[in-house]
Amino acid sequence: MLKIGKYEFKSRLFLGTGKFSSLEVQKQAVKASETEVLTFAIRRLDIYNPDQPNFLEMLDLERYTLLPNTAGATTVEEAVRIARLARASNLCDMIKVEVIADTKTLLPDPIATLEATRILVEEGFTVLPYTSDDPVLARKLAEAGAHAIMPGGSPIGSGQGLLNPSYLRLIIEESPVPVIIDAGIGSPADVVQAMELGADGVLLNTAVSGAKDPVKMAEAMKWAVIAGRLGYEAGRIPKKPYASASSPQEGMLTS
Ligand SMILES: CC(=O)[C@@H](O)[C@H](O)COP(=O)(O)O
Repeated sequence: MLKIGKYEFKSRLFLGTGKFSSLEVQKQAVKASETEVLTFAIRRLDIYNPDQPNFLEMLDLERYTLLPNTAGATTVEEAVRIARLARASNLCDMIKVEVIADTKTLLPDPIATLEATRILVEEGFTVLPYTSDDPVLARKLAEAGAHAIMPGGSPIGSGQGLLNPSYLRLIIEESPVPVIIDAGIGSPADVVQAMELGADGVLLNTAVSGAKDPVKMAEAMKWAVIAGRLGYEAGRIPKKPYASASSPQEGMLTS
């Protein structure tokens, strides 16, 4: 069971809801993933055109915990304002803090992320900051009261997988709160790698929405999370420089 603040989840796969070719494909992919947590940008909700089809209306919201995110925010003030708007709209008090530093890399602004986290924790939100793979920053976010840490594997939407597994491992080893690897996942193999490192979960979007068959990929991601977690819990064998026979040698007849 994954526990984040007062929330508990069986599934360790968090799914983003952007960039699907249609609401129907998105709905089927969400179902196939068996995720329990859906994230979406508050800014994407078109409050000025309530007649437009809205992905939230397509889903059985009883089955999912919504994780609104502050995507699009570039300052502390914007992120805090978006989070308050989400809570005031009764969406959820859990918020993914995303304060982006620049449009080319979409990397998070570390200082603004830390500051926004402090403010939102103080205001009683369940706070999940999207952060870089810096172990020092991750420690400071946890000290600030973040309920989970979400370091990026690689830039959002890049599909490059885990660029710095060593630092991600450090974050995971040290973190007193769950670590969810967020962004840059390209394939189920990346998910397995993240989970085998000991991540408590993964958040992904583009790898599913941009796949040739998003529904099939959503299911593949579900199994990758499960396989990676089982592998982590089972404990992999150490890597050795030389071969060692798989069958016992003792008692073998020699001529
Ligand atoms: C949906 C969301 O929150 C994204 O900003 C997230 O970081 C996922 O990134 P990928 O699209 O690279 O999986």
